[in-house]
Formats: sequence, C-alpha cells, structure tokens
Amino acid sequence: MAKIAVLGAGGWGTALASMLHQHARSVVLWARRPEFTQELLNLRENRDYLPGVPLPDDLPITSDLNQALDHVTLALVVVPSVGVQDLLEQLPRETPIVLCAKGLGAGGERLSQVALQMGFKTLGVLSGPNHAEEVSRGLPAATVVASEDEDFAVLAQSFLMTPSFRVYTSTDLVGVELGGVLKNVIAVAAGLVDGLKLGDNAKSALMTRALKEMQRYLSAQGADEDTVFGLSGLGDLIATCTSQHSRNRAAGEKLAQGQDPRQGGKAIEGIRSTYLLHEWAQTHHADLPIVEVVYQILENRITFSQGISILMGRKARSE
Ligand SMILES: NC(=O)c1ccc[n+]([C@@H]2O[C@H](COP(=O)([O-])OP(=O)(O)OC[C@H]3O[C@@H](n4cnc5c(N)ncnc54)[C@H](O)[C@@H]3O)[C@@H](O)[C@H]2O)c1
Ligand SMILES: O=P(O)(O)OC[C@H](O)CO
Repeated sequence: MAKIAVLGAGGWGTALASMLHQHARSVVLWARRPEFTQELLNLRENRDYLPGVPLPDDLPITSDLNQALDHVTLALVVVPSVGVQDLLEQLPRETPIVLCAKGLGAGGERLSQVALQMGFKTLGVLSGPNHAEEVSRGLPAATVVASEDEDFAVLAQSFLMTPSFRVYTSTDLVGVELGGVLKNVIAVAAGLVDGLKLGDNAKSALMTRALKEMQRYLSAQGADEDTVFGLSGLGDLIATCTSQHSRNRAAGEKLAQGQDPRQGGKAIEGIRSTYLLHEWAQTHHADLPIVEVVYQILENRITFSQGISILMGRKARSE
C-alpha cells in the first residue's frame, strides 16, 4: 500500500493525517519536536494546534524523519511557509512532495520554485477552502492538487481523495499555488472590515474587487486566467474571509481592535505575504491596491479611515 508521510504536526498536518488514516490510508505524522510528539502520543490530541479533535489511537506519530520517510510514496509538506525550505533541506531530493503551505519563499518566490531550485523533481501543491477544524471532523470539503506533471497530480489525487475530501487535479501549478497566498492577505483585510463593523456591502465589495486584484497578480505570474475562479482562488477566498476559523481573518479583526496579531507567537501567512507582495509590487510598479493598504496599515503609516478613503477614492472606472 502507498505510504503517505505528513510532515508537520500543526493544525493542517494533524487534520490531514487524521482524516487520511480514518479512510484506511497508510499514514505517518511527523512532528519536529520529540517532546511535542510524546505529548501527541500520550494525549491523542493536538491541544496546541487542533484542540478538541481526538486522534485515532493507531495513527503512527514520530519525530524521527528517517522513520517517517522510510519507503514513503508521497510526502505532504505541511509547515508554515517560513519553515518550508528548512524542512526541504532535510529531505532526499527524489522524494515526491506535495507542498501544502499557503505562503511564499523568503525572497517572494513561489514555494514550488524553491523546491525545484533545491533539486526536487516530482512535486505538486495542495490548495483549497480547507479549514483544519472541519476537515479533521470529517465535514465535506473539496480541494485541488496541482502539478505541471499531470500524471503526478492524478496519482496524488488517488492517495488523498476520500468520501469527505474531494480532490480535483490541475496542471496550473502557478495559479493554484498563488490563489492560496493572495486570499490570506485579503482575509486580513476582511477581518479589518469585520472588526471596524463596515458592513456586509463593504465586505462583498472587498472580496469581489480582491478577486480582480488576485487575477491581475496571478496572470502576471503566468497563471491561467480562469484558475482564480476555482476552489484555490474564489473558493478559498470565500472560506477564509467569512470563517470563524480563519487565523488570517482573525488577525485583521485584532488589528481593528488596536491589538498586534503578530504578538501571538503563531505565524500568520497573510501578514508575511503582505510584506513580500508589497516588495514585488514596488519592484514591478504593479497595482495591488488592497495589498498596499493592508501593508500601510500594518506599518502604521495610515489610519483605518485613510485606508478606506484610499480604496473608495480611487479613479472612477468601469467594472
Ligand atoms: N490550518 C488550516 O486550516 C490550513 C489549511 C490549509 C492550509 N494551511 C496552510 O498550511 C500551513 C501550515 O498551517 P498550520 O495551520 O498547520 O500551522 P500551525 O501554526 O497550526 O502549525 C505549524 C506547525 O509547523 C511546525 N513548524 C514550524 N516550522 C517548522 C519547521 N521549520 N520544521 C518543522 N516543523 C515546523 C510547528 O511546530 C507547528 O507544529 C500554512 O501555510 C497554512 O497557510 C492551513
Ligand atoms: O486559518 P487560515 O486563515 O490560515 O486559513 C486556513 C485555510 O487556508 C483555509 O483554506
């Protein structure tokens, strides 16, 4: 039977490992820290990252990477983007990998580009509207696995699809990967809208215009122009901007309440990506107005009301 190694025992890695194990896949969950691994084994619950979800008694969990990778068919790389390169350094380059983080490399490059440059050849990404809190409880969800190698995408689909987790394939690696990056930034903005109580009209306008902004950016990076309307774009935008579970949306709400969401100790992909996308827009003289307003707010360069005025006061144009 194919063996799947889930590398990273945060919320998403734990949810994927648990869900796949319950559907009779051969899975091992790898956590970096031995003491945390022991806690997972003792409690059969990930209290730090996925509290309240019991883990199957016989789900193998280890902090020994060699053991996790022994005879592996597919490795899911499920750590935050800031840790992806570090983890990839430790993997044999022939390991078939699916990258699950929704963020960018340190220089603003796509994580699949980072992996390719490091010598990985068989790779894909997984992205879609998938909150760990729901997938781990067996609630129905759909997602996309993308790879430029269609055969690999179909193989990964066959390993990951279950009755509660519907996996589509795509060969638009760029579009699928970047949809997940952009929607996190927009979710921070949506949290600001919620926290400032700007109303449903404002939130709808934000999400709809954000889709245009996402499309512009994705196209500039070489994505197919329709991918943004799929699960990894529009689908995840809706899920993240409206969800009680979203860490990115909650970060925007905290900002609106005068708190700094960066103090929590957990990485918030949308904030990190805001900085990297701002850099990219500056370098390429690109127009990413929502990203820019979130950046200016994070940097305390503008007030919330100035941010609203900037977006509402842009040049009049046709839709
Ligand atoms: N949580 C979700 O619902 C969800 C769903 C889809 C995608 N994602 C994406 O998956 C990625 C991981 O998210 P998460 O919610 O699981 O994060 P998390 O904050 O819940 O957990 C992160 C885990 O990664 C570990 N880690 C951090 N750096 C590491 C490194 N260098 N090597 C090994 N382990 C490391 C941490 O110790 C922790 O266990 C993010 O990019 C996120 O956007 C999350
Ligand atoms: O909690 P968030 O904001 O990181 O979002 C989690 C997933 O990306 C939703 O698809």
